[in-house]
Amino acid sequence: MAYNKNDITKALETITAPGEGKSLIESGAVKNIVTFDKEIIVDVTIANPSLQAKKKIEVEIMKAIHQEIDVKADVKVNVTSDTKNEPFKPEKPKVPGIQNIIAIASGKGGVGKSTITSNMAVSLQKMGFKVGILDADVYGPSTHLMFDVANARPLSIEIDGRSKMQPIESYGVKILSLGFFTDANQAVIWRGAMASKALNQMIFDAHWGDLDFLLIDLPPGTGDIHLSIVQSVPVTGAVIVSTPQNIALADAKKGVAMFKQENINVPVLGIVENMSYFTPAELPNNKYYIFGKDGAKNLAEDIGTAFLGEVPLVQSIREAGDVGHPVALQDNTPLENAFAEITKNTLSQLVKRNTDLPPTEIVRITTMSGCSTK
Ligand SMILES: Nc1ncnc2c1ncn2[C@@H]1O[C@H](COP(=O)(O)OP(=O)(O)OP(=O)(O)O)[C@@H](O)[C@H]1O
Repeated sequence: MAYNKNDITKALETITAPGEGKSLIESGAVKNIVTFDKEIIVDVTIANPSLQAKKKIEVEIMKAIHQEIDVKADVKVNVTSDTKNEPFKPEKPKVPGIQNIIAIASGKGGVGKSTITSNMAVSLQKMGFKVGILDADVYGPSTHLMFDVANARPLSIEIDGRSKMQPIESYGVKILSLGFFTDANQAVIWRGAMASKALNQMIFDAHWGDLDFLLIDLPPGTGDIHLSIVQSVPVTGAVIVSTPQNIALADAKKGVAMFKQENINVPVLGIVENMSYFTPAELPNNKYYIFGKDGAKNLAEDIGTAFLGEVPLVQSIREAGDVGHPVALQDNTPLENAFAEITKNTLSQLVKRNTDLPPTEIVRITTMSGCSTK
């Protein structure tokens, strides 16, 4: 004989719908209950799309039915999420005072990740946002050079009886970089654990104050240090930088795949194409596609992520980086506008992400071969 649906409904009234403060029944999350012989099928729709939330609700339903109805019942739970009708509201930021953490990654080295990060930070600052950069490039931090503060050293200040590191401020952007703690003439090998400890201190033992955005300039690649960072901080979203060259695109693809891994699950906001083309001063109407044409645009389309914009290969971008005065500081030039455009596109993807998806979880690495969400 099949089980009684009213009894099952009562059992499910004891479970709270995630993020709603009401029972699964009261919130209308239970869409259907089917019983057949020893089998019970429950269809549930919740607002939180994370795998963790789905798994949790599935286990709670099974437990309630086994406890209240029959320990031998063959229970199947189908959990779907309904983010469109009922957007899941992001909770408070997990790093106090910091609203959004954006990781800038590339896969391949030298494609302009730090250049994009620096100029994006300046564009955000010019738009009126409070911005910080954490340069986590263990192989060659360069933000301190790009902001002309290579010789600065962060001071320690007392905040609420605790000693905190004061980020260095340049052009209205707060900066902490591994470069502040190493001698420019010495090759420092930051091993995973050491780098992770230094980064943790630069995030949690620093006095960032209130920030709308903390941009993290990641090292190239998809290794250890990236895992350390997602382990330490809830990264709101990642921006991938690539040139249109095939070899860079292949690495960018790996970068996207890393963030999308189920156990890392950091939303990719989109791809920026750097060094898209070159226009010589004497031929202002010509575009030379030195590294190939539209490669990153096509990649974004292929993998279903946003294309955030392109930056040409321009000598003054390199010079501005070298003298520590990012080109986005210029007023009303095509380069300033290019970075403003990329920044606006990133912001609109971020707003979309914060409306549609729950906050990113910090990832706890349990073994060398895999990670699990806290
Ligand atoms: N669009 C551009 N036009 C001209 N020069 C550029 C452009 N983008 C970056 N560069 C220059 O290319 C070099 C590498 O750029 P950058 O340091 O930003 O790359 P990266 O990806 O952060 O490198 P790394 O792998 O070392 O972290 C720098 O000298 C920079 O000034």
